[in-house]
Amino acid sequence: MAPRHEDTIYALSSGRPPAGVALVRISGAQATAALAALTTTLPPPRQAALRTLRDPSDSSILDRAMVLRFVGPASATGEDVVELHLHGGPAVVAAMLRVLGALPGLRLAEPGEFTRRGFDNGRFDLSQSEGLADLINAETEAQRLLALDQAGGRLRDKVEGWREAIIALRAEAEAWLDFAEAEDDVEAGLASTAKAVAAIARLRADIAATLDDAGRGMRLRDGLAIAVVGEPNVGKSSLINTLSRRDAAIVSEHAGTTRDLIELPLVIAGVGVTLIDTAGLRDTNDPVEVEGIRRARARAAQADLVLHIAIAPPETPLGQVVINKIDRSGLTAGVYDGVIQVSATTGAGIAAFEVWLEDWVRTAVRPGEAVLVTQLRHRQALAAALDDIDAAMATDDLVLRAESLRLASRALGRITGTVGVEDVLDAIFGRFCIGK
Ligand SMILES: Nc1nc2c(ncn2[C@@H]2O[C@H](COP(=O)(O)OP(=O)(O)OP(=O)(O)O)[C@@H](O)[C@H]2O)c(=O)[nH]1
Repeated sequence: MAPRHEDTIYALSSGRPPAGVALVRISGAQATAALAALTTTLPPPRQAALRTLRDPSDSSILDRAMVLRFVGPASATGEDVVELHLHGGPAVVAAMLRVLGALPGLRLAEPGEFTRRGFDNGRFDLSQSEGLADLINAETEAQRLLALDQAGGRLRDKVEGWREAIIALRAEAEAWLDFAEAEDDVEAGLASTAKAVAAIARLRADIAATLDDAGRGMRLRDGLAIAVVGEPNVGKSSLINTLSRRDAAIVSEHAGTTRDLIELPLVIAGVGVTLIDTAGLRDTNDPVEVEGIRRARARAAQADLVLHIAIAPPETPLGQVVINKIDRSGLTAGVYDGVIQVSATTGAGIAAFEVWLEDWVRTAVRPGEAVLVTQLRHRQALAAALDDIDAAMATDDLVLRAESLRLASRALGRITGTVGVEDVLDAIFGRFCIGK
């Protein structure tokens, strides 16, 4: 792919002013010239220096700032990069961006364009770019750790290792093809086939094991869903409010108050969790309530955990049973025989309930334990590679085997971005903000 990088780009890379410091980055062939236009002497590369920055059109002072420059390809984008660490006032930043925009060959960067250039210039692969996007968007501890791993290249290293092994196997199949044609040595050909199939089987097992963990990785990244179901008026909304320590779900003594889904994000054991308050599951003719109940059932069916709230043990538990309103029934607070007994009103049993939830999250996703696959895109590519590998193993025909192996290495190449990813690039880099 030919990089389309004639322009030098600039943007505010730090958060919205006012702030203590604002970081403006410039990347491209004109980056050093831009810095030279703003100040009298260029600092040596990679050395922070204090400089007075002036508008070249009238020499008026813009700011006194720390400046840094990097010489490509050893920079974040692979191009020459200049960093201006300005005072973080809105007017300081606005004046600097205005002046930069007036310099020849400079334009404001598009969202994710710095990272895209780093990718195009081979500073990191696509999976690492996605890791960077995830790192910037990480809100929970689990997301942060996953993203750091991915941005650091753990998935890339693994996938590249597989891809190289597949390419070697394919080369072997092709070599045998030539040899067999020339020598007609059936025995040697068969022995080689057996060895190759064993090697492919080992590779397959490794990829399959990684893919097996993909559900956990995706849950760590995207969060877990907990549906809260139960008859009207049992205190579902009250319990959700207690757990989330806010007044998000409407509580009232009228049965059927919650008619639609209310979703509340929470962090449990460092993992993002969405609590879904569902409409009470009762027989009703109210069309709005009927629709609410239908959605509740559908969402509950997809949730990672269903909490079935009741006042007395239900005949058919729909998930983990939580008995509420024990202040009325006189039951003991806590977890007994796998049933959680609480009172949303008095708070009795809530601490034990929270401990139970933390244990459940830890068992479900084992946060902190390594996992490689966190995104559907990666999962699909791995699954496609497995299909191709299976096809390679199923045939004795060396031509077909070599072709299936070629397809498998292509599928893996989509993860790292070495092949056929033009269709996803805009979507991936568009997730970044301007300045990244
Ligand atoms: N005594 C007592 N009352 C409670 C408790 N929890 C909730 N309530 C009351 O029960 C009523 C119903 O509570 P909600 O939280 O709205 O119940 P819900 O299950 O969400 O109800 P729907 O929205 O109709 O499905 C309210 O009046 C609450 O104050 C509890 O632990 N003890």
